[in-house]
Amino acid sequence: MFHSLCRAVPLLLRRGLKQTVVTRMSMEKPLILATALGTPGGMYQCFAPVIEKHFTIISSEEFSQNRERFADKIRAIFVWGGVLVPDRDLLQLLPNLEVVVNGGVGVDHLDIPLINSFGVKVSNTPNVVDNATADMGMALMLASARKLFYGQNYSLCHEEEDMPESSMGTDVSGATLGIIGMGRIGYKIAKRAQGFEMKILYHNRNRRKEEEERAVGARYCAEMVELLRESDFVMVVVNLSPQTHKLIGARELAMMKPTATLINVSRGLVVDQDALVDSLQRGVIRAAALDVTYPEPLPRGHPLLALPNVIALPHMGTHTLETTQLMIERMVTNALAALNGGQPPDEVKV
Ligand SMILES: O=C(O)[C@H](O)CO
Repeated sequence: MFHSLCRAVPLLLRRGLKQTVVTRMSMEKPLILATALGTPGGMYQCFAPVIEKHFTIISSEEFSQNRERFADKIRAIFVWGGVLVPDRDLLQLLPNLEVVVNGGVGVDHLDIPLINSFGVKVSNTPNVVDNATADMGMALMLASARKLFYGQNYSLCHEEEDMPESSMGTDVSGATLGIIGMGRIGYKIAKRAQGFEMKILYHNRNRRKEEEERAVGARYCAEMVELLRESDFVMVVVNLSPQTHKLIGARELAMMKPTATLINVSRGLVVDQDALVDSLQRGVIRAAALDVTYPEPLPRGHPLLALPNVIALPHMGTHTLETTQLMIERMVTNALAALNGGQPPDEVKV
């Protein structure tokens, strides 16, 4: 399905997306405000037809050019990460807004009490993101441990030189993985790590049931320090909240083994980035592999990008065609439920 959608992109582009707003509005489908969908070349544009089955999309660009025309017609906002986050000004402007549907499970960028205070519901897309995010955690661990990017770079640029001793990786199989945050995604990471014959430790607010621990061979660490001291790879998978803000700082990094690697697939702000730079520069830990940072992407010249023992991605945990398709379908389901007067199946309440 998504392949055929993506094949439709050139056609959409040929139409020049001059497909006027008037034409789209005349379809008499509820109007939703979404970014990256109505824009030629926008990342999610090939998925626009999934949404357009039920809604008329207005892009944030179109909206900003003609706010008066659309403001009272918009009934839902589709939000991706930190883009188009509804603040008080936007909420005040949209009297008929009923729901903010977020693509992704993390809603730390949304002020839910504020949005709810306007009588507007909020939903996210749990479950459908779990596999892709868990895969990303494993990919980062393997890429860092086995120095994949070094190898790629060597193939591209250093064909004549011998590979130095520092090009040696470290084994993942049989090593100890410490998972901080054993929710759905953390548990899926544990399942995958079991296939690599890893010893698995985890730290979580709530201990998992004994049979769940046994199924993946995981040992609970009531104190995070125990996990930090024993793990070869520390994988951070918690939600960002006031309790987890800079959960991993200089103190925690200093507790890790000098041969250990920090992997973060949650949110950048869970790790104190300055402390991480310092620890990596001083060899307090071996390496870091980050899907998430602050900001995203890191600006050119950021000290993390200068370190050979760092992988820093611009937040790509769910960035696959299949998972994005599932997320968008789920966003549509949530929006339809809200606009039909019901409760979105993935409504987020605080
Ligand atoms: O929150 C999530 O599910 C991912 O980080 C995508 O934003």
